[in-house]
Amino acid sequence: MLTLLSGSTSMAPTDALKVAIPLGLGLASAAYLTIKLTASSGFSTDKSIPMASLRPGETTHDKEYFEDQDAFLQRCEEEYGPVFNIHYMGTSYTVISGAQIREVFLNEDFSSSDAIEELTGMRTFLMSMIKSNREVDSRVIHEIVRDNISPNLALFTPRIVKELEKNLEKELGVCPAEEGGKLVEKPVLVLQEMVANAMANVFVGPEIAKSRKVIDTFITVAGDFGKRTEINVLNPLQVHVQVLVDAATPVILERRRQEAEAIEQGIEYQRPDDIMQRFLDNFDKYNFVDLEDVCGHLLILILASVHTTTDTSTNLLYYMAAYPQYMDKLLEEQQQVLDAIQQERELLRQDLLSKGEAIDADLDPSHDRDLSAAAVKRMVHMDSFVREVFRNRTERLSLMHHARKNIKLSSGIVISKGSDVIINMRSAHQGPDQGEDVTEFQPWRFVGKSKPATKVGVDFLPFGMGRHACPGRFLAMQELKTIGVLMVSKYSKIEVQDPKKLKTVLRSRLGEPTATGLIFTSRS
Ligand code: HEM
Repeated sequence: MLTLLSGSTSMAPTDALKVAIPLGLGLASAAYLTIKLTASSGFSTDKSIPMASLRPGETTHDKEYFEDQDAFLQRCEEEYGPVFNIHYMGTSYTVISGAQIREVFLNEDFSSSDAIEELTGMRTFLMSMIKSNREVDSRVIHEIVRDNISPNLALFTPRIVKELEKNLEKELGVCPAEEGGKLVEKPVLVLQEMVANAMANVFVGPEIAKSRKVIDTFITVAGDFGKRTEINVLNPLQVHVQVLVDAATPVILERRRQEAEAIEQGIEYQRPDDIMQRFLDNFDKYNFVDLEDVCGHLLILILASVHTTTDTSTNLLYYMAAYPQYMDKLLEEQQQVLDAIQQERELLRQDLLSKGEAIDADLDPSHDRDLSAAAVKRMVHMDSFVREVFRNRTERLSLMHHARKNIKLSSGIVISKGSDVIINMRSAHQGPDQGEDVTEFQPWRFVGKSKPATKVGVDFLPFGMGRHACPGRFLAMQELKTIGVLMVSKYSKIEVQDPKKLKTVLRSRLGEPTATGLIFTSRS
């Protein structure tokens, strides 16, 4: 088997500082630009917790960790067991590994939000965008995603697919084999157009998503999140809120006019299906104050979703380039699933016809091979491929939590009030639950194991777990798998511009610029 991932990757700690925090944030994925290096409270004061030894002449573990994350954590686990203290990224943490990780995620006295606030001071900045739901532990954003987005994926999927496909065509298009394919030095730019347009169509609807200013907001808000130091001068997030307000106002007025007209004529008003409309329809339920507040909440959703999904889908393409031998299987699966669905629909049509019943528009043959949510769900090899990308790529130390009380773990170790813990992802993602050869990339590792990439647990933590587990993961996975499917069906080859840089790119961290481009070749 290939072992591209088992070696070390090197990155200077200062570079790493810019990118290491985001996976722990979820909500604020671009804080890599914003880290405030004030020391946080540090590790637990329980004297039974061992301190990891430092290499001669070094005062923190940063260098050893960044030289080879897996080797460092393996050494510590072997020498000290599952819980140990380290000096990392300008602060100190108690590292939690193995089974006790669950105890962190399932205990509300461990707060990831407090840990991030302590490190970056970004809660205030985030709160500056909204007027309601500003309580520290508010669940409103979580509930909004859980109740409005995830259950309606089947409804949103056609427009997601349309936007992904349209923007792929526009940004990348045909890459003729006879011209040696097309080199794209920054594939992230292609993916950000695809993801931003798809998300915009779901969040604010097609009329507002037509505005280039709005799409630019979807793309740039995560980066601008880093400019929070200017909060008192010109808050860049407020500028983005205003862009949304300006674009939304005429559309909302027109929708109101149409609704009033429908009522007057006694016909049913066809409610637009986007998240903004749902916000307006549930204005009181979500305690919104005004349109600015609605747009502020939309901006938080944009912050949580666009950058994370763009970054992960970009990384997915590099894995596809690194492991071309699996592309045929992914294409074959796609064709088999679509063939099967086409046949099933044909049988349904024949059955209806034999009973003399009408065939409704949903069953029209022109939709037989659509990449519907149901079709994408059946693509279990693609799902496993994406899950394996996450398993391999996810930052090894991530998802820090602040202890709000003294908390005794099942091992008897006490995490003292005010201290910070950080999760050892290596122990989770390379543990015994993962099967064999855990340091290798095995894309079909999860096929037939009832472990779709949306299923979080102590063996799979890129979306966190427990009460705060990412509620947007169903949408994210729908988009990631669809992007994978489109790539496989449209391009026969994806190659890395500079193969020497491949190993570094595969283990790049969220938000980190990729060190080399990709060459795409269209299918003939
Ligand atoms: C590849 C894409 C994504 C990744 C890797 C990701 C990752 C995460 C992580 C690690 C968390 C923190 C979980 C925890 O604290 O235990 C989180 C939280 C969150 N994510 Fe995502 N996310 C992604 C996409 C999305 C999308 C598309 C949305 C919205 C549609 C979203 C909305 C949220 C929200 C609202 C939270 C806060 C949940 C809470 O605190 O209760 N995310 N995400």
